[in-house]
Amino acid sequence: MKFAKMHGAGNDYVYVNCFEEIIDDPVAMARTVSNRNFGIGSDGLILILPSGKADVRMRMFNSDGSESEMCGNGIRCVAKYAYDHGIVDKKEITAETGAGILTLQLFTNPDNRVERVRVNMGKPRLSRGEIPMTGNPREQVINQELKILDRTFHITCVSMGNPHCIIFVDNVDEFPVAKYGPVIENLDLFPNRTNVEFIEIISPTEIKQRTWERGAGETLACGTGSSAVTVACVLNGRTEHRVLNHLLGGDLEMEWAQDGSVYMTGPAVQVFEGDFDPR
Ligand SMILES: N[C@@H](CCC[C@H](N)C(=O)O)C(=O)O
Repeated sequence: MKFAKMHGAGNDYVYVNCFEEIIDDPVAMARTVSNRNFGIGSDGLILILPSGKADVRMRMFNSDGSESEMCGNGIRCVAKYAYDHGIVDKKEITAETGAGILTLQLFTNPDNRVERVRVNMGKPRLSRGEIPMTGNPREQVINQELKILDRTFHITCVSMGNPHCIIFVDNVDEFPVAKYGPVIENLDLFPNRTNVEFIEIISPTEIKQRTWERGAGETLACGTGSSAVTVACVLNGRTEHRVLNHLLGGDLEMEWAQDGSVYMTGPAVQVFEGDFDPR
């Protein structure tokens, strides 16, 4: 199986061009390739597929094999792969995802390789029913108390096609993400589990994020998470609509725009290509 190893702000995946390759069991393949000791090593597996509705289609699998509706850092790398490998030959493309069809704008370097991508991540979904969360399906969860283990947090929950639970903390560098992240991920409150974002506000235009990802653990960045966080920051009166988000693996430029959509701009990097033959 030919693959490319790519990352967006350090959120790394194995990408397979399914215009050419066939993967019979992507769940098992995601677990195998993601293993950092016995596989290629990644946060998961992303398939780049033909689409009847858009220029390309993305399917993404976390390192535990679970499939997610959407991956923000992944979709930027899908766009880079598609342009750099000649699947598309234009700089504004569409991509079909589990969260709908998204539009992406590609920015190239002097060698005509994609370096940065701006993605219209779509409109946030705020009701419990859409996230999904248990309770009244029409209610929104903004700054609601959540008691777990030895702490009381205030959570805001947003879906960007996939679920996110956002918590503001004073010092994100020192926050024990691995202690609280998995407990929140697996609460009965979230029937499909959830991603968990821990956020420190630096100023009305700058924030810092660490992420506990559903199905993958702590990662260096999360694009859908960053989009959900941008919305949560505004809803809680913490920032303006446009913020620079510093994640462990790099920065993302975020905007919750007047048209109701969230826009994310960030890097897309190919690290290497290879052949995988698990014998
Ligand atoms: N890292 C991704 C999100 C990947 C999927 C997530 N773990 C989930 O299960 O929803 C991003 O950049 O958005």
